[in-house]
Amino acid sequence: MASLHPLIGSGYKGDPDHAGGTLSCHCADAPVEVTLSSDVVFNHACGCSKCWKPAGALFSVVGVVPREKLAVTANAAKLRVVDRAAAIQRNACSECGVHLFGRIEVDHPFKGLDFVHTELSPGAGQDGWQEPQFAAFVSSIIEQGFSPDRMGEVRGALKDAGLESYDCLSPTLMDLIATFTAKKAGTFNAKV
Ligand SMILES: N[C@@H](CCC(=O)N[C@@H](CSCO)C(=O)NCC(=O)O)C(=O)O
Ligand SMILES: [Zn+2]
Ligand SMILES: [Zn+2]
Repeated sequence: MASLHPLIGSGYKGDPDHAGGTLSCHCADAPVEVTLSSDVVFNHACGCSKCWKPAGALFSVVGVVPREKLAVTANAAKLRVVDRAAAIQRNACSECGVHLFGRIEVDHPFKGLDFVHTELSPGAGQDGWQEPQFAAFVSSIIEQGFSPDRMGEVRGALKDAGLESYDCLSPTLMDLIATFTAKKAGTFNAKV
């Protein structure tokens, strides 16, 4: 089977006191660098077609930080938004294609959070950053050509790595999304 992701199944555990650090794109010359002044939360494997994945991996690993905790600290001129129509505006390096951060500018439950990939750190994501907590959008890998017949194998490997599989986001995140939607609709806690 293709690799799930280098950060999945390695047994790595993050440092709960991790204070952040730098993430850099893959350019040998003038890499784009972002500096995070906090650890990520909700770090997760994502099988969706939009999140950046390292070569050969079936999943991305992506977490969030408050946007005010992220600063572009080198070569910002190389950044381009991948898809302006998407809720998450993924800022990628125009030379190597790596996504440095995804920002939400529209009204959205996760507005104010930036999506980042800790494996872009000097220690490839194993230098204190929160380890992946769950696997999201697992069935989405089928949309990218993976055989549906082999999904048992993938979900089994995720389970062996300690990750629960979901075909959307985790229950906690889905509850946050539904709470946001109910508040907008005026139905929040209407029937306790
Ligand atoms: N089957 C689709 C799913 C794409 C999708 O909805 N992705 C989620 C999760 S990304 C990180 O967890 C999402 O919120 N996307 C919003 C966006 O990308 O703007 C597919 O695979 O493409
Ligand atoms: Zn680059
Ligand atoms: Zn995704």
